[in-house]
Amino acid sequence: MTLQARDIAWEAGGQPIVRGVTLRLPAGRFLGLVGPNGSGKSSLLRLLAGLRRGSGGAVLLDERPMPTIPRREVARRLALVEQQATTEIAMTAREVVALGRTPHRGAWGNWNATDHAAVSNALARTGMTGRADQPWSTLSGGERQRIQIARALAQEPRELLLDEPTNHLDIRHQLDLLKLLKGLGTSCVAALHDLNHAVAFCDEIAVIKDGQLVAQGKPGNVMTSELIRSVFKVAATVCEDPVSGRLRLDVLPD
Ligand SMILES: Nc1ncnc2c1ncn2[C@@H]1O[C@H](COP(=O)(O)OP(=O)(O)OP(=O)(O)O)[C@@H](O)[C@H]1O
Repeated sequence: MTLQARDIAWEAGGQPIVRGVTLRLPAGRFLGLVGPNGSGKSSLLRLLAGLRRGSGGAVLLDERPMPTIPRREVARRLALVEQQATTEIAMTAREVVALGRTPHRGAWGNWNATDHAAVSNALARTGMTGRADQPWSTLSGGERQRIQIARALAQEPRELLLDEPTNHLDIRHQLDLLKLLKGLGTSCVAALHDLNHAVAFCDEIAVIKDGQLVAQGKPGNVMTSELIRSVFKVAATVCEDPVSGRLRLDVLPD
């Protein structure tokens, strides 16, 4: 067990947004977080990352309450890739990825071979080596997304949290990213809107509706037609694809 939420709650503007969620991130596995717009996925990810304090319940990292763990220790092992910010920064793509090494270096720490290798490796894994020296401001939306993911990989986290990481990516890069996340061996949780991607790639799925966790478990057990109808308000079938052997979800026309 690495990261878990126990009965976590969070309110904003006097409204409950996350309501008593108990969720565990299985060690070394890929957990998909799905739910309709506004159901609380981003809010929950920020709580899990320790960026926000809940109004009730607790977030635990290796059974330790998050607020009791030194910020630097959290930064060394946990990375969050949020939905893209539009900030213009005067840095190259490589310099943005290098920011991922900050928690591993002392205040005046020099770059060492491990830092260089982590940055190069992260650029290679996201297919961004060829863009490394390009200014951030000139990168396309999909390239920026991949650089933000590379920054998180350069951090070499044990827990990786991503908010809609496939946004802005074309279909080839979406599949490459999902395969990468599945194969990382890092405990990984990603908010995903594409339910087909979630059932095909995730080891487990957590479903959130109106700020509450309604199910968590293996995709085939969780993503039933009944659950999809009740949470997403669409009729769908879920079956094993005879060619790929992966689960496939078909949304039926109204
Ligand atoms: N700071 C805030 N103040 C008031 N309301 C907020 C605040 N942050 C989030 N909310 C509200 O909480 C709800 C959940 O938002 P959140 O971004 O967590 O949902 P989400 O599931 O990630 O949505 P989406 O799929 O659309 O990205 C939304 O209704 C949102 O408007």
